[in-house]
Amino acid sequence: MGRRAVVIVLDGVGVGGAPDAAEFGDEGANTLGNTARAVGGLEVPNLQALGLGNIAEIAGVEPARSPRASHGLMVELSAAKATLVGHWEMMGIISEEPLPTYPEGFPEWIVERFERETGRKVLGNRPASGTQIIEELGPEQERTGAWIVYTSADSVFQVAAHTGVIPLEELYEACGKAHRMLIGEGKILVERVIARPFHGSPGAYERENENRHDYGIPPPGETYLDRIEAAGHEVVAVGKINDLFDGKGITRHLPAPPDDAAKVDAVLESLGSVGSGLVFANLVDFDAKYGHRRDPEGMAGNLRRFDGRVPELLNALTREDILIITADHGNDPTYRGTDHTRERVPLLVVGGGTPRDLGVRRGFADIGATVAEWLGAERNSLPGESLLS
Ligand SMILES: O=P(O)(O)O[C@H]1O[C@H](CO)[C@@H](O)[C@H]1O
Ligand SMILES: [Mn+2]
Ligand SMILES: [Mn+2]
Repeated sequence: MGRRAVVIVLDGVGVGGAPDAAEFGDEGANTLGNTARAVGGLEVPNLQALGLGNIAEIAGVEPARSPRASHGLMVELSAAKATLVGHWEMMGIISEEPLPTYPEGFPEWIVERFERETGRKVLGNRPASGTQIIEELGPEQERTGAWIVYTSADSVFQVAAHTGVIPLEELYEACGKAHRMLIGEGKILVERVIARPFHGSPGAYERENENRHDYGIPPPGETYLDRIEAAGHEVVAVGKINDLFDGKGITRHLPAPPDDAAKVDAVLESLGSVGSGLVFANLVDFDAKYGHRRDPEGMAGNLRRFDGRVPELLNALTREDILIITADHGNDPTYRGTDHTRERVPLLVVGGGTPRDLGVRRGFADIGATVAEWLGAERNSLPGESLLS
């Protein structure tokens, strides 16, 4: 067996302290710190042993005397606090220009064209929380068969549809049309189109997270994923990673299992079969189920559950493997609003040398650089410095 690297992104699990937080209206946001405070201390003994408490003050998480992982923080260079941009930066693409957002909703021409091309009217058309807007407009959708279209502080065109009213296939087809109009015609008007199916009855609607589908933009240039693939390795994507890179540089995609626990299962399973290469996983529940829902108890619970899986992950590693645990942005469940928050992110690196303090890294691309170095893939011209001593 050759060398392998595992990168696990805890979606939205920032640690506060971004130097430019105020520019994003996010002063004081700190997902781990504020969650810990809100619940009277986190219970994450395994992450603590890796050194999570050594990188920031987190209630309940003492600094470890000799942390098992190299540990530090990363400051994002890209001008956005978004999932796609954060993952791209990890793999070597820095986005200097933010993608357009729609705080007043989408312009009329977009709405009209979407209505014309899909044959259904549009409800909503404003920034909203996905669970709130379906509660509000679901009954009207059930009556009229119109789409629920909404956005957020991110550059996203989201279409929610009750699957008892609009068949899933029709929702996907409509999102494909939106994707062509907003991304596929040369001008990038959104970062992603997202299909948001749900079912149930008023007051008790449930989102079908396993049927959510994201239609993104291909990365504008080569990434570390391409370099790793070109070096003859496998690149296994778990969860939404494949969508974020539009399949580029990915050799195997494990379609999004239902929840974070199942995604950790998928990582463990793939470690049983990958000969050499990268396993790149995104655990989205932190963000979608707890961060955006402003649910600190839920966030703390998911951290505890992930922590409980850390020993299995460590046991699955050989001396030829490294494991990196990090995040793509913040999503402080105690903060105002329901959107992402500009924060630094944690960085824990297991394997690849004696554990050390990695300090504060400029940019997320050190992850891609590290993985590329570990796997002997080409690095030149891509940003980032290897974290390996
Ligand atoms: O509120 P929900 O529908 O979960 O949407 C959230 O998920 C989107 C993409 O991950 C974010 O931009 C935010 O709008
Ligand atoms: Mn994210
Ligand atoms: Mn999100």
